[in-house]
Amino acid sequence: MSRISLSRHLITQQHAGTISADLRLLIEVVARACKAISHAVSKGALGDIMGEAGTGNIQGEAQKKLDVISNEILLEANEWGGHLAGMASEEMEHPYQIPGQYPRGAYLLLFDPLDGSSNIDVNVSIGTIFSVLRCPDGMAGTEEAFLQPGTQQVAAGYTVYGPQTQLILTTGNGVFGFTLDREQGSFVLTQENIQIPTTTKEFAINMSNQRHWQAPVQRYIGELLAGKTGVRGKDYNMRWIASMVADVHRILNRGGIFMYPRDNREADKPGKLRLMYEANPMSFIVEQAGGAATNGYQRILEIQPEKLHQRVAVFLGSKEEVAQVTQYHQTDL
Ligand SMILES: O=P(O)(O)OC[C@H]1O[C@](O)(COP(=O)(O)O)[C@@H](O)[C@@H]1O
Ligand SMILES: [Mg+2]
Ligand SMILES: [Mg+2]
Repeated sequence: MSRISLSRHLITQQHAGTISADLRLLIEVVARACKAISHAVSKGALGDIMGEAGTGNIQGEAQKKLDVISNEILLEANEWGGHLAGMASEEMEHPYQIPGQYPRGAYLLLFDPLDGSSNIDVNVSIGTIFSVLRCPDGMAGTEEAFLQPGTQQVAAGYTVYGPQTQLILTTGNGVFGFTLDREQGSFVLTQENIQIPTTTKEFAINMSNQRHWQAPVQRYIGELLAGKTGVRGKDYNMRWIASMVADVHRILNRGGIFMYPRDNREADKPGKLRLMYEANPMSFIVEQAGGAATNGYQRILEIQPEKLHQRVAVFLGSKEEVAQVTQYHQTDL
C-alpha cells in the first residue's frame, strides 16, 4: 500500500481547489506543533511536563504544566508562519497579537492546546483541538473578528495523544484520519471519509452530575438506563474518559453520543465546554462525518458567539440519539 502523508493529502486538496495554499501551510504548521506536543506528552515523568504550573487561566481553572507548554508550542510555531491574522486559545484571556506582520495573513486560528488536563498525570488519552476561520476584512487584531458562527469554519481538527498519536481533520470535504509515524516523523493517512454510525448503543456523560441535570436530560438518560425494559427497547453501554477529544474519537470510530449538558450547578453558565475552540471544531468534524451536534435546542454550528470564551451545552454523535435528546429539549420549552 502506498503511504499518503498529511502533506501529500493537503497538496491534493489544494490542487482540487478545496483549500488555498495558505490554508494548507497553516494546517502543516499546526500538525508540526502537535507532533512537538506529542513528543512532550510521551516523555511523561522523564520530562518536566507533569503537575501544576502554579497559574490559573481565564476560566478560573488551575493550569497544568502541559497546558502552558502546549499553548507556547502552538503560539511559537504559528506566529511567524505568515498565514494568520490572529490566534486565540483557551489559555489566554484575549487573542494573541501576532508580532509586526504586514500584510497580515487571511486566517484566524483558535485552539484548546491541551484537552483533558485532568488525565495528564495518570497517563490517559488527552488531545489538542483547533478551528480555523477567515479573518473578516479590516478586523485583524480585534476580538470581534473571532466571533463568527461555526458554519464559517474553513478547517477543524484534533490530535489525540493516546496509544497512538492521531490527527483528525476536516476542511469541509469529509473527515480524514492520520497516524503519526514516529520513525518517519510524519502523519500518514490511515482513515478516509470517516462516517459515524447513525444508530448506537453507547453513551458518554459524567453521571456524577445527575442530580444537577435539567428535565430533558433526566428523561433521556432515564430511558437509556432502563434498557430493554424501557421505551428504547435496547440495552445501552456507557463510557466517560473525561477528555472530550478521546470521547469524540471513540464516537467517530464506532458511534455513540457525547453529552455535556447545561445543569443547575451554576445557572449563569450554559454548560462547561467552550464554544469556539471545543464545541465548534468538534461539531464541524462530527457533521462532516454524518453525525449531528446541538446544544439541545439548535445546531451548535449556527450559534452566533458573543464572547471568545463562551460556554455551551453539547450533545453530539450518532444522528438518531442526538435527534432524540434534542427533541426532548424542544418539547420541554
Ligand atoms: O471532569 P468533567 O466535569 O467530567 O469534565 C470533563 C470535560 O472537561 C474537559 O476536560 C475540558 O477540557 P480542558 O482539559 O481543556 O479544560 C473536556 O475535555 C471533558 O469532556
Ligand atoms: Mg478542553
Ligand atoms: Mg484545555
